[in-house]
Amino acid sequence: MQAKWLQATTEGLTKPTLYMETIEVANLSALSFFAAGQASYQQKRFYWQNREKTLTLVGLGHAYTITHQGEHERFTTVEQQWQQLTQSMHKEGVAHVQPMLFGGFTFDPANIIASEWATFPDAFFALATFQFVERDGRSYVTIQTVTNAQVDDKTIQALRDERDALIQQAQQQVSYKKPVATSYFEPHKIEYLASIDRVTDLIQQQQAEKVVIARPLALTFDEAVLPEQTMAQVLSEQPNSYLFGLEHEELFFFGASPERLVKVDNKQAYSSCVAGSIKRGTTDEEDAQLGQTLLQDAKNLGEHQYVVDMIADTFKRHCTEVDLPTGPQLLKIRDIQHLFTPVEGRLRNEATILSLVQHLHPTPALGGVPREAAMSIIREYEPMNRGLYAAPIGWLDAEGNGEFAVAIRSAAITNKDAYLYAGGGIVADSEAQSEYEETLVKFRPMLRALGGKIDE
Ligand SMILES: C=C(O[C@H]1C=CC=C(C(=O)O)[C@@H]1O)C(=O)O
Repeated sequence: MQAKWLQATTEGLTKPTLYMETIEVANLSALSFFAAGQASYQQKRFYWQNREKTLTLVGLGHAYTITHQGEHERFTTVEQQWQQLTQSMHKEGVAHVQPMLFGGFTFDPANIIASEWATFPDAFFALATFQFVERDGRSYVTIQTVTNAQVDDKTIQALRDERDALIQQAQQQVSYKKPVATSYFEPHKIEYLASIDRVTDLIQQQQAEKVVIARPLALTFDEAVLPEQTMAQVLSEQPNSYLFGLEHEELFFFGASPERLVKVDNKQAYSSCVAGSIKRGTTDEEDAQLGQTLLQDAKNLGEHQYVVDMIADTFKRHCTEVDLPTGPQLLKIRDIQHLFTPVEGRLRNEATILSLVQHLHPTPALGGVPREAAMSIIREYEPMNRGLYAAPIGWLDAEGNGEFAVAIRSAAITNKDAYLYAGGGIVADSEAQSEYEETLVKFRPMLRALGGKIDE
């Protein structure tokens, strides 16, 4: 068959050009497609599903990656390289399907603690060779390849054959074994408890107003845990969350987060302030009562307000027509309920989704107030490297649309080890023991997915 992709150009192909070919597919499960990539695309896969379940994105293989090391310019590097790549784009097949770049920015490039995140760049984004998108009930598979030369018939045919083989494999029924953790360990528990007391003192001395302190939990397994096993668990266990999974070399980072950092749809921007927590009740009555307690609790309302003020202020600088409700509502997920305030606005001309990510991250729901003071307290007192935990993870397309979640309720797996992460907002009247207990609740979604013990 004659390749229809050949780009007509008088200048020759000196800069990278993105070629894509999209077909619509029926009856293809996103998880099966992800799992079908296990043999040939291991360590180069990703999975994303939004909270509303109207968009699922899976990537297999890397057609193009954008990485950046260091704090400065990581957002603009991704922005510029992505713009450059998508300026030169050639589409075949279903025309409305967009190339979608997926990845994340680490929480704090200045953190140099040796950890499971040692080889993870401060910005890591990938455009998949095989992109699966399910949007509003319709599914598409796109072949994407980036080249400086013209794509020849043979290359295209090989990619089509590979795509068809992946689809065929994904149509076979597979069941996924639930992982079973064989050991459970709370590293740095004593240091964590001491750090909460210390940070509370610092806040009382007015060195900061709020600081989010986190800690890890470590699990081990007798056999290597496969990413598809964990994704299968979160898909069935966490219906009201963003679900994400990202492979990078030996590490698989995944989670089920309730928190949107920012979404842009046709220049309309949305964020959510999520901070302030209480457990779920065992009966409807108790649950409603706990919710009312949370809505009236001064400490939690104070923690929440820092986030609202900061996100609203950032939106006012980058958007017009900012819409903010007068008070928080409840956001209930399986193990916990939060105070939640949605924020909305219209992007100003120069603003983009990545400029919003840059200015919003870290919100006081994950960093603190004032931001720089809180970050240096975190660096000094938190005995871990957060990597992508509490950091922006998500996607953007070539038209300026996209969505980033805050990667909480998350874990990193390397072979037979898993590290789960959870934290909480510390203010002047925080108590170490109740903060510790709150992290136990926040660990639950990942503990359950990984077959760790939970007291339910
Ligand atoms: C830092 C985490 O949660 C944040 C998001 C929602 C509520 C929070 C809180 O109530 O402290 C935290 O700010 C975490 O889950 O690890």
